[in-house]
Amino acid sequence: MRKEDIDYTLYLVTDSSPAILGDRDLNHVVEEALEAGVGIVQFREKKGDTRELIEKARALHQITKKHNVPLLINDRVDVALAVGCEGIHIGQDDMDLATARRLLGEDAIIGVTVSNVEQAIEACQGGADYLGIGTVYATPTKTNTKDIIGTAGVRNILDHIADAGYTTRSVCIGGINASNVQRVLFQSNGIRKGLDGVAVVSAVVGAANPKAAALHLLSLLKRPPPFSSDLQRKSQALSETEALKPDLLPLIGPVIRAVHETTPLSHNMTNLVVQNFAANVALAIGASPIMSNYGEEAADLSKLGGALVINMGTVNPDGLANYMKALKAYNEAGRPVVFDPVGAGATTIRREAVKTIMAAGYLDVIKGNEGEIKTVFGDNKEQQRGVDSSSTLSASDKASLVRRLAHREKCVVVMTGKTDYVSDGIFTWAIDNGTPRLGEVTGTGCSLGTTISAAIASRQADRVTAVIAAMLHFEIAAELADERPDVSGPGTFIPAFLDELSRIRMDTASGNLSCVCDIQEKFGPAIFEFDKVISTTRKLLLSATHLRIPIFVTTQNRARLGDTVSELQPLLAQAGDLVRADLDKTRFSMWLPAIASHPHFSSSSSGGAGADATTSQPPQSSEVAIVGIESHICVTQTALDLLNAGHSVYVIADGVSSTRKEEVGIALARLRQAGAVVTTSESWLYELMGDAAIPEFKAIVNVVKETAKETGAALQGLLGSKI
Ligand SMILES: Cc1ncc(COP(=O)(O)OP(=O)(O)O)c(N)n1
Ligand SMILES: Cc1nc(C(=O)O)sc1CCOP(=O)(O)O
Repeated sequence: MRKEDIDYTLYLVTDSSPAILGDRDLNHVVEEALEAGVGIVQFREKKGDTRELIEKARALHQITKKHNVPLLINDRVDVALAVGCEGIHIGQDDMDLATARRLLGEDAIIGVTVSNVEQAIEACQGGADYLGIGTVYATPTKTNTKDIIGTAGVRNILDHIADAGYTTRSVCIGGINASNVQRVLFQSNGIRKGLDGVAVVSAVVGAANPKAAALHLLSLLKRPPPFSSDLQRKSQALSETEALKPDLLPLIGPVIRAVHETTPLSHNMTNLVVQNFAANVALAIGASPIMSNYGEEAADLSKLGGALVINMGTVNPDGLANYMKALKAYNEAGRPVVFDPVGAGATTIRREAVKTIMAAGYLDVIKGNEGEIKTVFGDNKEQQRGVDSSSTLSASDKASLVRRLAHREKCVVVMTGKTDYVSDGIFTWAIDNGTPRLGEVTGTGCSLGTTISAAIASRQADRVTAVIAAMLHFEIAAELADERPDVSGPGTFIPAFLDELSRIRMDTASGNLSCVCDIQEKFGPAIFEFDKVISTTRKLLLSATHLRIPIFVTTQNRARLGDTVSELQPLLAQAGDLVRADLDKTRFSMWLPAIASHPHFSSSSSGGAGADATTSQPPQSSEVAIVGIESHICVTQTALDLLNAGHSVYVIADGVSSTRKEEVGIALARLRQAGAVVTTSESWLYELMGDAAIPEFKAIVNVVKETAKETGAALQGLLGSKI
């Protein structure tokens, strides 16, 4: 067999010690593993006379030759020469590579154990055929290992040898089994070089059914892990300089809407103090909370399409065992896990708990304050006081730390603080939202984890967008609550915050928006039935305020043509933060970049940038009502741009006009043909409500009644020319 054809995917290393082999026959075990598809075998025997070793190795060689699979001998060049097998594996304390090569010749396969970059470069330089990189995890099979390097250590070695220009085949070894093999491979692979496979001893030799065990390992090795998403893999394929920084803002609204529409399960393993608040936050954002700290339940819960939050707030041995069970269940189900290492650096117990959890499974998001993230990174020399959030790092150091941790763990890392930092290991974002008030009530940090879990459950294929959307939803709601006149302290803040979380969701989810186009003072004398346009717009603004429909306003060249007419100003003031934009423009269309990229407008025209690749959700679109002037210029161009971007457009016929009345009918006919709905203000309002049982019905009917005379006049004055 040519060296380049060797299949390293599953590399079997033997061990005849009773603790591993038990009463099984080694030849039989190896035969079964070969039948399953093991591509290379190493005879590793720490006890026995040379003659005995040679005999055993010869017997094994007969078996491996039948399967056309190379047999290597661990440490012993003499045994390999005596048997005439394909090669050897040597460690750092064994015969040096150059001597082994001289004795065995160029055709022999020689593998070298490496546990750091220097050893790896030296082995590659010296002509090793492959590297055995380890020890990944501590293992009872080999207790005299020197360095436990984890997947981060493997990845570092792979990246460095790739940078040095080597393509030497590589496997990793130490504590690898079916429960972690996919994660080991996923997290070990460097950007420029991946592993060729994994080497195992006990996972096959110690298995009751070695063939089934090897088949299972191979099937896991050959398919992507359930927690890796297309997007994640895509971003790993990009080098940092090649990657284009994605514009996330247009994707935020669709995430909030996706949570509302899919009601994902947010499974929280958290402490009693915050359970109630976190559950209320989950409900406010549209998720379905379950507070269960019992690990056994996770196997069932993980199959319900949600996400898990592990909040280490009150860690104890039972809790830790439960976290591990739940983590395993969610990893196996391919559902996301958010890890909140509360107080990670406060005690030795917590530092150890972090290590145990990190080694036990794959975490999609790690969220913590500066001290916690430093501890998770393994770089916290300071003693954390409780769950304190004091800061010693500069902004750029914080950004660098979250990026390095996210890169190392192949996940999304969030460092909370006055400014939050979020990274997917390639890009890093700073978020300056939120209010100090969040720090005055208990459970806000934990419930941010809950919010993130719901978002990521709904948008697993785009984890970083989901995380940022959740953070913006949470922090902007807090800001809005804090600004409310009825909020005077932490007690009044909590209900207001829950209300604002819910309100943002409802506003975003409704998908109904209104556009007020260029209704300006200077147009007054020139526009046909201008007063009717104003009265219909008043009616719409009043109704939009009751129904909490976001409003977008523009003016054309405000300096020359004046502001939006004074009759509408009190209504815009009353609408308050529902006026999402009030922009001046020179372009005729209202579809300005600031409006097109607003979270309320998804990127539906871009072929699904806002869609979830895993769930194939259709792109999101909004239903937009337009009033204003002039119907054949700015209104027409706005409507066409909105249609083009995939939104539904309602042109309110009793709320649009032009200088010459003849233009109006032609413009509306054209827009109808282009796909817009041409309708009346009253028809649109009743369509919006849908049901007389909605709480806002009475208020809207009052508006309709109060404006009945103006509506009649507007219909008479304007529609005669249009329909
Ligand atoms: C594939 C593979 N990688 C590493 C080792 C460890 O070899 P070594 O460092 O020589 O330690 P011992 O196996 O001799 O205990 C290996 N055997 N195989
Ligand atoms: C043979 C060996 N070498 C190691 C190294 O780190 O170099 S760890 C190891 C034993 C691996 O056994 P298991 O798959 O049962 O954990």
